[in-house]
Amino acid sequence: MTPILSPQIILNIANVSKRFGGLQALTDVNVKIMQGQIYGLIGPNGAGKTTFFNVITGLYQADSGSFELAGKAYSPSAPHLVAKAGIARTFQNIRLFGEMTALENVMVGRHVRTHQGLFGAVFHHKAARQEEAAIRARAMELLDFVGIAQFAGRTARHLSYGDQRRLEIARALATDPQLLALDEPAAGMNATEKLGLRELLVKIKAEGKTILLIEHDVKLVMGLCDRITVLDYGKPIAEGVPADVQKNPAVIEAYLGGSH
Ligand SMILES: Nc1ncnc2c1ncn2[C@@H]1O[C@H](COP(=O)(O)OP(=O)(O)OP(=O)(O)O)[C@@H](O)[C@H]1O
Repeated sequence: MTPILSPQIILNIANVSKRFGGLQALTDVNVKIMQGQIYGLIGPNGAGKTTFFNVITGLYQADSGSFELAGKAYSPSAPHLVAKAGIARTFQNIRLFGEMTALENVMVGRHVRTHQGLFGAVFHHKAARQEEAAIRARAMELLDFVGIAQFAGRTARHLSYGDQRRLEIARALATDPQLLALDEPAAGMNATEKLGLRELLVKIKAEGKTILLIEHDVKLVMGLCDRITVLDYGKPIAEGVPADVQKNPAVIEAYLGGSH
């Protein structure tokens, strides 16, 4: 008989707090994300969503809290160590290497997981060449997966906005993350691009990947996420499945109450 395995907890964040001077940006935030979920983090402007992202990915140091990725404690002390531990992220404002090609951008992401690292790649050590070919092939696969293989040789800054977002996601996927953390991926997208993004996220989930999503587009979040945490003034005010969160009076008040 095959044992029934309970799904693994990919991200387990407990009691995270962060203060900026006199401003308590996060207060005792807990987030538990299971393998294969799309998990949404929403809240009005200034609620602390980006701060939470920055804390779990090592850009800001938390004042307190515990951090576990796939069952192992990790210390979000520096972004490159967090990437190595297995969290890949994208940014609210796209951060690509604009003068590099789409393919090169993804290859850079892949180097997080290789033996030679960027140094070997840049200086073309003999030992690096074979690995380089594998990295290139994998990067091409990922460009194809996100739907922009035809633009592999185009410089990133010459891609359309929607395709730049896809490229960022491909670059993040290139690190083989345990968790893909997307900071407002639909920001600035038109309706067609949003539809395309939605399809892409469903496709990534179908591959068994786990996604943490910050998003302002509540409709997109409600339709896509398995579970959601709502922050307001840095505090979690609701957690649960979209249908319940949507009906929660505290959530309705936070969004419509005019306090923001
Ligand atoms: N580096 C910082 N220094 C001081 N205050 C900060 C810093 N970063 C964020 N804040 C403050 O912390 C609070 C939470 O900001 P944060 O950007 O995390 O919110 P958010 O939910 O991501 O908002 P938005 O939806 O507008 O992006 C805000 O009051 C913001 O002004």
